[in-house]
Amino acid sequence: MTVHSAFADHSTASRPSGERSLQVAVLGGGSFGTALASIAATRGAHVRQWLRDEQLVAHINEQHVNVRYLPNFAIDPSVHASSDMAFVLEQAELVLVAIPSGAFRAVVRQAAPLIGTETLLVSTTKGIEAGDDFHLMSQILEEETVSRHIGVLSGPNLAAEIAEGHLSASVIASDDDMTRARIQQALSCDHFRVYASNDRFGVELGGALKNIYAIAVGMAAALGMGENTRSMLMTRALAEMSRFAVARGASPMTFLGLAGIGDLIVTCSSPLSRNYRVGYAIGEGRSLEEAVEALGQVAEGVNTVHLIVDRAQRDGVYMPLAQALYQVLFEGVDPRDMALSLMRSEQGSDVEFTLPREAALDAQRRAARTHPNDSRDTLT
Ligand SMILES: NC(=O)C1=CN([C@@H]2O[C@H](COP(=O)(O)OP(=O)(O)OC[C@H]3O[C@@H](n4cnc5c(N)ncnc54)[C@H](O)[C@@H]3O)[C@@H](O)[C@H]2O)C=CC1
Ligand SMILES: O=C(CO)COP(=O)(O)O
Repeated sequence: MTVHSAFADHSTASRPSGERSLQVAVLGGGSFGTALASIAATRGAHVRQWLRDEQLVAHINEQHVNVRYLPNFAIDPSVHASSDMAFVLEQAELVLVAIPSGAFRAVVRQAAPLIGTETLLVSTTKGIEAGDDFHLMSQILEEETVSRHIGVLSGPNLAAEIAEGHLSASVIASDDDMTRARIQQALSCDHFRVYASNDRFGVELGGALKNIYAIAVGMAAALGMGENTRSMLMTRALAEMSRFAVARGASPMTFLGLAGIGDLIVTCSSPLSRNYRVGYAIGEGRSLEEAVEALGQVAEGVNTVHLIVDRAQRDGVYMPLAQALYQVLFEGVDPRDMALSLMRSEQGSDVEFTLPREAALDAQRRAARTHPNDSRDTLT
């Protein structure tokens, strides 16, 4: 097995001198948690990483490799893994939570008694909590802990590429300017940049929503789509994502940034994305269960899609692509039939923040009344 040392190669160039070391805790032993732990360590922080699997703990501490999630990459040797939550959180000033959404609340609840009001607490998880309440991960952090410094880290961040040292960037979103600045200091290095945002929900929704469209694009890729098709899907996905997020109080401008279009591009283009891979496998003819099992990791979009569709229906937000994906994944609709039906549906506005969707539809309906022979069957 070849183990690249991208993390270690960048360490000396990035390590600040003469500063007191920041105490960082990473909750989660998956690929993103491991990549972030290593980056923080290369920046000179004292890093402890919490994971459940004792064997993996021993392997990380002895061999400095996460054999399960990032087998080909050397972790900064100063990262100390442990299955003891109290040890990991002891004196932690910054806690990064990289736990899938399904287990996020339970893990945060376990950590909560050890988290103080001044602890910087950042979610890196791109998902939505199951249930009727539509809780984002940062809302769980707010509910379960006393921390006054909550943030969200999200962006085009395939963990394997970060581990390889590919130049990458992310967004730290928080209402609190000190939280933003301290995370920028703690995580930026020669191959990783961190930009700031004050639109926490927008950034968080960008990360959660793009997963479902990555499944759709993966599926379309397996069905032999062209590049025009990919571009149309991604751009209309962005329209849906921003429409949904704006209805929940986010800024549409956030979707022009790394956590919006940036993350959408990478996840809809790379076979390294787990969501894309699940979609691709379904496009090749596998069932959802087979695709998820073959992946062996969490593709958050599979769990997110019904939560989004349900919430959009309740809030009256038009989400045809998400709705279509839901029907393909869970109601047995054939993806080719679904694509045809989408192509025949009403044609609204390109950018709704300049031409409102209803204005474009009204004009079409008026035109259909004036020139009935030219109109599409499906126009109402
Ligand atoms: N992998 C990637 O490229 C990126 C992932 N993310 C997000 O980060 C989050 C974490 O993803 P990954 O690090 O890839 O790992 P992952 O999603 O594969 O698993 C994370 C870790 O959580 C642990 N875990 C699962 N259930 C648990 C439970 N009940 N109690 C305790 N630990 C549990 C797993 O054992 C694993 O160590 C995801 O929500 C993902 O959307 C964000 C950016 C990039
Ligand atoms: O969020 C990611 C890249 O930014 C990773 O996407 P997946 O969860 O689909 O692997």
